[in-house]
Amino acid sequence: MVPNDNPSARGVVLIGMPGSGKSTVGKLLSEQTGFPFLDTDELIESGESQRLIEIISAHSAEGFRKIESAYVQSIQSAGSIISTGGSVCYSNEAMQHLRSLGTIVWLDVSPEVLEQRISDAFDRGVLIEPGTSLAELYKSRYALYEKYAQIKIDGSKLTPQEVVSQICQQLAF
Ligand SMILES: Nc1ncnc2c1ncn2[C@@H]1O[C@H](COP(=O)(O)OP(=O)(O)OP(=O)(O)O)[C@@H](O)[C@H]1O
Ligand SMILES: O=C(O)C1=C[C@@H](O)[C@@H](O)[C@H](O)C1
Ligand SMILES: [Mg+2]
Repeated sequence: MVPNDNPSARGVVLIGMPGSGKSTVGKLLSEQTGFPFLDTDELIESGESQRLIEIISAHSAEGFRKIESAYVQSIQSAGSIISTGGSVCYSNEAMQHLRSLGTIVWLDVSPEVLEQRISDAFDRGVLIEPGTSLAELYKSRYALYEKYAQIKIDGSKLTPQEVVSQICQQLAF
């Protein structure tokens, strides 16, 4: 994990697997801190005027990763709560940019819990090969999330409010 060497950038960037709660927790954290909220999946959908699944089907998984990276690198809002898409970890450039905008918080949730939360990963637009399980995707992405994270929260047994409380505690908000 990367040390949290940028405390003056008071923003928070949530990363983690699809279904780990980035959007849910991000909105709640924004409401409670008063920091503006930004969801990169929403940014991409509104910028492209298409749903994620349509963008992925038009451009392939590889194309989507490039589009996602470009949108993320265009974000200028330091001091915000930023919920990312689960696949942002594939772009080193995007991750370095996010790091300049705030502390990178990884919501780590076990594949068993993820399975319960999202039964429709493929339909949801997750970059997962048909026939691949969420457990396999989790295993393949684990080292990437770990590499970029400055804070890790084990969210498997926590409610969204408990995750928010842990983030506030660790960042002294
Ligand atoms: N701590 C939690 N406990 C129980 N359910 C949760 C928790 N956090 C999120 N959920 C539920 O899990 C589902 C997925 O959550 P959410 O959309 O926030 O995940 P995400 O990380 O933003 O996923 P994606 O990468 O696809 O955008 C939602 O139905 C949400 O209500
Ligand atoms: O984890 C993933 O592969 C993804 C998660 C979503 O948030 C979207 O960013 C997109 O559907 C890809
Ligand atoms: Mg989300």
